[in-house]
Amino acid sequence: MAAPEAPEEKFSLREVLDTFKLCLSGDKEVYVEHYVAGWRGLIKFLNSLGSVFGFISKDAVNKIKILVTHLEGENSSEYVTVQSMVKYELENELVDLNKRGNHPESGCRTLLRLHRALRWLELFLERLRTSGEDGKTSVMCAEAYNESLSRHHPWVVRKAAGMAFCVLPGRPAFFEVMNVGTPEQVVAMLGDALPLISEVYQVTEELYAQHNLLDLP
Ligand SMILES: CCCCCCCCCCCCC/C=C/[C@@H](O)[C@H](COP(=O)(O)O)NC(=O)CCCCCCCCCCCCCCC
Repeated sequence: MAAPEAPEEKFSLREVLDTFKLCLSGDKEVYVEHYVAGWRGLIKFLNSLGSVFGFISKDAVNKIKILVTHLEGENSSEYVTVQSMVKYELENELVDLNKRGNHPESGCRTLLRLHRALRWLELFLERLRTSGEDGKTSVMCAEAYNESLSRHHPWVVRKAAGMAFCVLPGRPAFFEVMNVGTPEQVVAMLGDALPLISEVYQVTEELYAQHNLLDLP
C-alpha cells in the first residue's frame, strides 16, 4: 500500500474548482497564474492514481515549468494573461508558427498543449457527472480522449495512453480520491466546475482561433 500523503499534497476537487474560478478576469482575460495553479491541482490527482500515469504527469509538469519560467522571467508582466502573452509573443516573433525552430518553449505552443488537454478534461468530467453508479471510468476516459486529444498525438502516445486508461480505478474509488464527500456531492460539484472549465476553454479557443494559433507545431 502506498504511504499516506502529506495533507497539503492531497487532491481536492474544491481547490481545483476555486482556481478555475479565479482564472477569468472581469473582461474575460485568462490569468496564466491561476491556469497553471488549476493544472497543478489536477496533476496532484493524477499522481495519486499511481505511477502508471507518471509519463502523463511528467509531460504536464514540464509544460507547467515552462509557463512558470515565463511567468517569473524578466518579461513577467507580458505573461499575466493569455491575451497579453499571445500579443507579446506574436509581436516579438517569439513563436514558431509553421515548423519547430528557435522557439520550442514559447508560451503560446506550451499553453496550447494544456488547452487541448482541458477539452479532454471537460469531456471526461461531463461523462463522469452523468454516468451511473456502475459507469466505467476507463471507457469514459478513452471516449473523451478519442474525441479530443488523441488526434494531436502520435500512435505510440495514443497506445500508451490507452493502456494507462485500462488501469483507472472504478467510479466509486475515483470519487473517493476527489475528497468531496458522497457521490451525490461529487456530482453536484462537477456540475459547478464544468461551466467554469468550459468557459476558460472557450475563451482560450476563440483567442487562439483569431490569431491562427490552433495548430502550432
Ligand atoms: C484521470 C486519468 C488521466 C488521463 C489523462 C488523459 C490525457 C492523456 C494524455 C496523454 C499524454 C501523454 C504524454 C505525452 C504528451 C505529449 O506528447 C503531448 C504533446 O506535447 P509536445 O508537443 O511538447 O510533444 N503533450 C500533451 O498533449 C499534454 C498532455 C497533458 C496531459 C495532462 C493530463 C492531466 C490529467 C489530469 C487528470 C485529472 C482528472 C481530474 C478528475 C477530477
